Amino acid sequence: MAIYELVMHSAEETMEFAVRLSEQLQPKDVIALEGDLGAGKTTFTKGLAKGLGITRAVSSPTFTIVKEYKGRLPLYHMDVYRLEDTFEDLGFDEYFEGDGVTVIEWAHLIKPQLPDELLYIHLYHHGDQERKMVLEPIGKRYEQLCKEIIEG
Ligand SMILES: Nc1ncnc2c1ncn2[C@@H]1O[C@H](COP(=O)(O)OP(=O)(O)OP(=O)(O)O)[C@@H](O)[C@H]1O
Repeated sequence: MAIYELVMHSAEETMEFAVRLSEQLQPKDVIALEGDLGAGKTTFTKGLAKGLGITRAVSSPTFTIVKEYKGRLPLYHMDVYRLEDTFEDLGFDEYFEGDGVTVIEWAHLIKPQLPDELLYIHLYHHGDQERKMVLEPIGKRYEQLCKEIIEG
């Protein structure tokens, strides 16, 4: 199983990478975003939104768990950090199996509810302006997706 490690040298580079990824995304794709505070999860999601042609400003869905944006494909942006009961079934499947792309921040908190196949993206602080990005594709679809983006 391939794992890819990349260095993003600036917030712009992280955004641009997300734009490039967004161009390959299809309905029902699921991305689990992990990273400490300030690691760049929101920056990355803004890039995805931009690439999906979403013009509304994207902010973390702190009080709503899920925010939905309309674009070339809908984007379902979830932040499950403040879920009180992470085992409660809030109907996440409807998003995962819907017409759009799902991005989940703090996804490990709802691990039992995640789909079997998805793309994990971990962001790590790596100096002031740098972030280490680790891509871990689970399943053939996501392995292929990473190959296309990284190896061209
Ligand atoms: N290489 C980089 N990639 C992404 N962001 C970077 C990078 N270098 C610096 N930054 C800055 O780090 C900050 C990342 O903040 P962001 O809100 O995206 O993080 P977050 O993971 O969503 O944090 P939180 O969990 O607190 O919402 C931004 O101010 C961004 O400009």
